[in-house]
Amino acid sequence: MGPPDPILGLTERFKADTHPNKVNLGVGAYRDDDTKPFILPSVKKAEEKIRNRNMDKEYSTIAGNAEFCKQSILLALGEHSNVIKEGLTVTVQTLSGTGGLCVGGHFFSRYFSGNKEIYLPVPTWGNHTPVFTLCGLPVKQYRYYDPETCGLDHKSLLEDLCTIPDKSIILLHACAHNPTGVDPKPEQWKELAELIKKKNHFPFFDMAYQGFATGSLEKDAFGLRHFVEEGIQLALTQSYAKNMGLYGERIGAFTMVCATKDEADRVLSQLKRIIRPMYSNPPIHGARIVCEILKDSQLTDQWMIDIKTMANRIISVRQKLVDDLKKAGSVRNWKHITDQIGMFCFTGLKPDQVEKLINNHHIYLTKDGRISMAGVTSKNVEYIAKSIHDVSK
Ligand SMILES: Cc1ncc(COP(=O)(O)O)c(CN[C@@H](CCC(=O)O)C(=O)O)c1O
Repeated sequence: MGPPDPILGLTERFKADTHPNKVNLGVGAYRDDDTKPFILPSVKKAEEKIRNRNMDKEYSTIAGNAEFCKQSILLALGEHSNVIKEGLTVTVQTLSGTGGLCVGGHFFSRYFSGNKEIYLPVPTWGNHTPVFTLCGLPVKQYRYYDPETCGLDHKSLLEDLCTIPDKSIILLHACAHNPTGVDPKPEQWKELAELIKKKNHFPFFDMAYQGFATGSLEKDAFGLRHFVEEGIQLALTQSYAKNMGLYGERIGAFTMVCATKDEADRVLSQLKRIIRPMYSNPPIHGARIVCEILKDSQLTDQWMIDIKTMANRIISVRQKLVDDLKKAGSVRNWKHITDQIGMFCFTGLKPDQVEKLINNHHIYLTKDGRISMAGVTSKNVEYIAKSIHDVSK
């Protein structure tokens, strides 16, 4: 019998718990202040428009919805991006972010001419290692997070990227690092780009939260866009699970920034040879919703409001949690809860404290002490604070 998934398995435990005060701080899925899933108003309007078109249900193409792919890379790199204008980017629709990582991992495993190992930050999203292992890419690590400061260990990060073999594949979280909520500052992204260029590493950006971290699509894509502007070739996966709330639609994209138009054409041909036997072609509905929103300026404006609604609620509960921890009598420094950004907070709680939160307080979080701030609401924040204080005093 295989072990339950560290993240999705928690949801099953939560669902099976009958305690009236149970709280799910496990899966990174946005909830409103009533802990209900949130269907964005922009998505509802887009679906209404699609419904009224009575569209067919024919197969998509292997590479997916072409307009969706075009809109996705424009969203990521901006409408003035030169690499897009010069035809150096190739984008395929994927089964959300996980699917993009998998397609990209298989591509690197088959065709990368450099050091065929992928370096992941410590810590990283729990599914990164299983995905790349499935792709046949050996996984290595680079230091990223400093538990002493609850911040970025920039010195060690640069040291590691300097000492690993040249032309290695470096996975980078574009924004809202999971699980730490700690991102490089713009100046630190610039230093990273300089070193990666010097070492001829190949960056693989995982952008699962564009817009969700700061509420700004541009700010959240700063590191990615800087790397492209510096002429660094890279790979990118995007997910619309969180920033459009399209979790179950499984809609995402994989992009390779190539050296020439001819290389882009050849890369596309190989990506299609990976996708066809994997799942043949992607689902149509999520792509249509994303196209509807990104092509209609009124819907795009509404989406920006929706993104800010989600981002701002999370920012406000971060402050409430720190305030309530103080009220509960905690004398620990919880400043990192408000310093960190995006969906998650890396609390610093140890596995035994996590187990007490689950078993004694029915509050579910991952073993590494990560909490999904989306599960914190104005109604349960006091209970969560008292419980965290109880296990950490
Ligand atoms: C950094 C990162 N990359 C990719 C993904 C994959 O997202 P897709 O749904 O495939 O687009 C996630 C989702 N991580 C969340 C959601 C639950 C999960 O799949 O683990 C999490 O960490 O709770 C992520 O955090």
